[in-house]
Amino acid sequence: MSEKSYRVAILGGGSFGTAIANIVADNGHDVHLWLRSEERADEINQRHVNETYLPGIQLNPSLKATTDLAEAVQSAEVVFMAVPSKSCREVSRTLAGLLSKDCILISTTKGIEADGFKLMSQVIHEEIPYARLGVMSGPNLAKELAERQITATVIASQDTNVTETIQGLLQCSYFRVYAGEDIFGLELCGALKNVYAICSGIAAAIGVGSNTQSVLITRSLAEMCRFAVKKGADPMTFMGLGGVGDLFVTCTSPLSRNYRVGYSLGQGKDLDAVVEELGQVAEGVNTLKLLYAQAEELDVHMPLVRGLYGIIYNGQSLDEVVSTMMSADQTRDVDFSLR
Ligand SMILES: NC(=O)C1=CN([C@@H]2O[C@H](COP(=O)(O)OP(=O)(O)OC[C@H]3O[C@@H](n4cnc5c(N)ncnc54)[C@H](O)[C@@H]3O)[C@@H](O)[C@H]2O)C=CC1
Ligand SMILES: O=C(CO)COP(=O)(O)O
Repeated sequence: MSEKSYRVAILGGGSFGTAIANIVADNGHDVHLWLRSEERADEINQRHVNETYLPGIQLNPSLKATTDLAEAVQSAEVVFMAVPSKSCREVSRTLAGLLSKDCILISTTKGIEADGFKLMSQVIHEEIPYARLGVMSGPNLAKELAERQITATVIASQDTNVTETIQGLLQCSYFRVYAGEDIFGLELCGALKNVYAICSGIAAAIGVGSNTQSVLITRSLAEMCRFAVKKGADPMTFMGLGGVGDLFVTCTSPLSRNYRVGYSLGQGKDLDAVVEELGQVAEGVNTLKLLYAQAEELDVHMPLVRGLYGIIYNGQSLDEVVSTMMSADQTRDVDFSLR
């Protein structure tokens, strides 16, 4: 744990931004959470709760919320970005003029920008080329983190001072932070697993057995790795907490918004209505479209992505998709070997 007290800003006052801000505040640092709603900022500052996104959780009273981005990042030594992917570029652009040169900037966003299939560290780098960047990803459901239930995450950066600083900043009795260098692979894990969580939610809703769930998760990992290799990422990153770890939790927990979208679809509900009702971001819905297009363009075999896309966007029935998958040519179990 870090002995130095850092000045930290968290951008995005939704479930994850608030959960991370709370850990850093628990660890004794000076934390400013930036959000857009005056009402929610007042609620956090006065009652120390964020009832919309983390109902029933008492936040650390030292956590300060503000709607003023410049105030939030003033003298910040570390900034965490926790806005949805659709807002990452806009927020980064505004941030560019405000951030000091030696500030560490960590992306926690698990999504992809449509134009150019860019991951968030790429978007941030384009907008703030001088930023000392890192990416954080792992099995980190916001509600469980805020409840202080034990979990761990991965911080990836090319700069060991960045990974060590974040490890020291976040480590506590219920949170461990493992280091890595593969920014691109880690980010890809976080974005892709959301799509498979939708598949798993559908499967749960129709009441599949445990064998089926296991096959679904394992073949999801195979697809993710195949795609990663085609994109030049290291498939071994997918064996870690950011890969298997996050895939497992998101594909099995009803706390996952992507899983919940899938579950509702499996109950026969309409996608737009489900997303509207959720009221929080489920990145997998957008990622599915981008991933499907990339898989077609790069000719990567991704039957689960193709099947889910067929159900959601081409009006295919679940029975039809399952039947096509089950009668397809039988291929190899594991595509890669280290030998
Ligand atoms: N909730 C979770 O368990 C985890 C979420 N993440 C990722 O973190 C990112 C954020 O997700 P959540 O906090 O869960 O979403 P959320 O839906 O709970 O909250 C998103 C927040 O961002 C704000 N926002 C949207 N556009 C904005 C903009 N242009 N400027 C400023 N604020 C804006 C919204 O008002 C809302 O407060 C996503 O990419 C998600 O995949 C990562 C790990 C865990
Ligand atoms: O990424 C997450 C947990 O690690 C949260 O997943 P959802 O966005 O599906 O809730």
